[in-house]
Order: sequence, then C-alpha cells, then structure tokens
Amino acid sequence: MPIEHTNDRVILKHPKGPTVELLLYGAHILSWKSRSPSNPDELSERLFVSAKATLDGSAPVRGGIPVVFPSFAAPPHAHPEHSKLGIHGFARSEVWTFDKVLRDDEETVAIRLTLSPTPKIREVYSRDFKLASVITLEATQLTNELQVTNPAVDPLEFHALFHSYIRSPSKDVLITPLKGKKYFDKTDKTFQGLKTESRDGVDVKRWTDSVYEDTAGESGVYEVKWPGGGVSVRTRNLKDLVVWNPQEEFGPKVVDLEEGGWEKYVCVEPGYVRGYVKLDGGNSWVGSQTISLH
Ligand SMILES: O=P(O)(O)OC[C@H]1O[C@@H](O)[C@H](O)[C@@H](O)[C@@H]1O
Repeated sequence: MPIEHTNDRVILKHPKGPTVELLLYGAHILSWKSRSPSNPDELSERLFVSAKATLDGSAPVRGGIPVVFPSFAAPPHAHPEHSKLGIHGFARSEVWTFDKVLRDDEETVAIRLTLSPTPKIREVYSRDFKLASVITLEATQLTNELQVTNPAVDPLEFHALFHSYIRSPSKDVLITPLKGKKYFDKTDKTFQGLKTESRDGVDVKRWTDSVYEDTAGESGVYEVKWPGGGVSVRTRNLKDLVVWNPQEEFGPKVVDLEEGGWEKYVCVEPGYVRGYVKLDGGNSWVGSQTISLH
C-alpha cells in the first residue's frame, strides 16, 4: 500500500522509493526520505528531528516540519485575537483528521488532513476557521500546502508558516537570495528596528533568529546550499522567511534539542508573519512550500 494510516500517523510511499512519515498530531511531518537528482543511489533522511523530541502528542515536536497557525508571535506582540495563544499558535499541537488520499500514481502520492475548532481551541481562540494540510510527495520533492477557509462574515487575520528543519551541516550552510532584504533580528534585544541584510549568502554559524520580510511575492524561490548538497525552496503566498539556528550560544537552552543537535539542521521557514493575511468572510487562502533536492 502506498499509504499506511494508523491511529496516530500516516506513511506515504512513493513508487520510486521516497517516503514521508507524519503524525496526525500537528499534521507534523517527522521524516522525508528521498533520493536527490545528483545522487540517485542514496535514499536518505532530509529532515532533522531531535533525539529528545516528544512524539506522544503531549508537546510540539522539535524538528521535522511544524505548521504555524494562526500566530507566529507571542503576547505582548500578538494580535488581540491571539492573546491567549502561545508562540506559533495551536495548529502544531492539535490532532488533525485524515481526510482523504488526493493522488496515488506513478508520479505523485498526496493526502489531505483537516482541522476545525475543537473544544480545546475554543477555550483560547474564538474565531471560526477550516484548515486543510495537503502533503504531496514526488520523486525528489516534497510540497506542503496550507489551505485556510474563513466561514464567518468578518475578515480573519492570521499568520501562517512552515517551520522546516532541513537536515544539513549548519556551520556550512548558505541561504540565498536575501541580500538587501529587511529583517527583524530576534537575537539582538538592544535593537528593535529592522536591519538590512548585507550578505550575498546568509550563514547560521552563530545563533541566528532572523525574520526577513517581503522576501517573496506571490511566488518565491530560495536556495539552501552546503558542500555536497542543497535544496531549493519554492513558495506561494508566503512573503516572509525566518532563518533560525540557536548554535552553541542558545541551543542548550532549548530543552528538547539534543546536545549538538544545532549542528545538524537549519530552519528555513517560509511564512506570512510580518503583518497578517487578511481573509474576507466566505473566502479561502492557500500558502505552500515545495522543497526540492539538488
Ligand atoms: O521552541 P519553538 O516554539 O519551537 O520555536 C523555535 C524557534 O522558532 C523560530 O521560528 C523563532 O523565530 C524562534 O524565536 C524560536 O526560538
């Protein structure tokens, strides 16, 4: 079977060998094993999950691809409707419903999960919404699509972001094209304005927590390269990009990150997090990322 669905997870199997494993908790992709076009013999893991990650649904997973909705910020910087939500919102810590298989053929395996307000969500968030997460596995690429529907009359304002932990030697990674882009540097508590990126390629050799704004329009493409490897990340309707790696300076304070784990990934996070998506009543919005192997 190309799709295995158990109580708590789903496994997608592509006929050419790649696999994706995800938890219903958070619609959280835990693993993506794939071959790259430049090295078709090697089927290997492309995401990082901490050896100390909690996988029983009692806390968000450290690693993989968490989905951020409806809030990226935490109080006091959050939208008034998000004042009871923690950092990164609730989508990553709710159990989603397996909806259906969308494609299952020689080229593509795709499924859809859904999330609507639960009693737990209603305790902290009063707005109505329908979410769908579409996960599409192809021979050398993985696509995440988040669909948001606003069934109410009033506009819905939200953040959305894919918090991808891309397995890579973090000290050797370079991310482009960000030169000239404005960013909020969350590591610099003394400076609250926006900085301008001066580097051709952005590295994460030091603790990095940068929220770049307007790095893409309706579509965008980023390159993440390291010696001997790399990925392209193509986006739709996700205008901003967060680059995060805590390195030795902050990594030990991230309790569920294994010792030295910060050396094994870079978080490249396409999102809409500077300002809000404003979705009129009765309408839907779709944001997506496609990670392609070099
Ligand atoms: O620990 P969390 O909630 O998964 O967040 C990890 C990091 O995620 C990044 O997106 C944020 O910019 C960082 O500030 C944050 O530390």
